Amino acid sequence: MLRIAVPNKGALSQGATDILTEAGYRQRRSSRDLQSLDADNGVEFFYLRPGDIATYVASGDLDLGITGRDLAVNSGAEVDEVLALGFGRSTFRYAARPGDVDSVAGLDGKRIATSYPGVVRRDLEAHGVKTEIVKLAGAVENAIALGVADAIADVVETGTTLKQAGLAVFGDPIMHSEAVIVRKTAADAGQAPERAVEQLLRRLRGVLVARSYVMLAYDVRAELLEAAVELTPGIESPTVSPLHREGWVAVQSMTERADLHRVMDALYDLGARGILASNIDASRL
Ligand SMILES: Nc1ncnc2c1ncn2[C@@H]1O[C@H](COP(=O)(O)OP(=O)(O)OP(=O)(O)O)[C@@H](O)[C@H]1O
Ligand SMILES: O=P(O)(O)OC[C@H]1O[C@H](OP(=O)(O)OP(=O)(O)O)[C@H](O)[C@@H]1O
Ligand SMILES: [Mg+2]
Repeated sequence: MLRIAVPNKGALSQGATDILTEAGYRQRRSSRDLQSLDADNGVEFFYLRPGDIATYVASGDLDLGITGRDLAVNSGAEVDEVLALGFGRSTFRYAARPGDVDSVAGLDGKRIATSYPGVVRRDLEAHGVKTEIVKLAGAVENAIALGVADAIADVVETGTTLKQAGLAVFGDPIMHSEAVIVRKTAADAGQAPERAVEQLLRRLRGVLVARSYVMLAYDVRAELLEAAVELTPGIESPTVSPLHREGWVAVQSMTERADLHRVMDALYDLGARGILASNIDASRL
């Protein structure tokens, strides 16, 4: 039985449940369930606080976990990131009142509030700056107005919270984060059922591909095929089939969703017609 840690609540919880469901795993029925069993797939899920997940995985009690890259680094637990999942994206940044502190060097001798002391300590050490870290559980944007700190370091997604607190970011982003799958560092092959781990990762990669690509199909005159295929090279190579109509071929190719409309316009301008894009429901590459 493969044992997997999943965030029980918070910013990563819904995204984690969605991607596992899309990959064909049965998820818990109620948000209060702390464990659930998918006997058909031989997987047991444990719903845990996202900040604790790397610790459970590093201890070897659980085989894999879904957590945030920033949370995994913050925990200091000995885990490796084995797959980035493309949701729960954020940056981790320093912020202060404009004019108060505007560089990392300027933090020397000051107090900085954060819920991620592990991430902040690592970054301050790299900058050689001595700063007192004030650990708070959340809502750290309030710490400056309330006089507990001179600056903060926190998760920024849209920047709305910082703006409302009258704070401005400074310095480079400390890190870019997203949801990731973590595994114990140097996990020995005998430990987790390796085939089951590989199958789960293959399924999740399949979901990521299905989400980021569409299947593009179009008809084009045979003499324009090379130019058309340059626009739609696909992942391996496009499928080309003859059309009943003399001198024309049909092409099928996987295309990145982000490029879709640019590519469709370019194909049309080239002379391709009957250009259809369809979603991919699942994939194994
Ligand atoms: N808008 C956001 N707010 C908070 N975390 C976010 C956001 N967007 C992405 N994330 C990511 O989600 C993870 C934090 O999740 P969560 O908010 O559940 O943790 P937490 O703040 O420790 O929990 P809680 O807020 O319930 O105390 C981090 O990896 C963070 O980068
Ligand atoms: O850039 P934004 O889109 O405004 O999002 C970032 C904010 O969201 C998170 O808070 P959360 O809701 O997790 O509350 P918390 O501070 O209590 O953890 C994070 O700590 C920031 O405060
Ligand atoms: Mg939070």
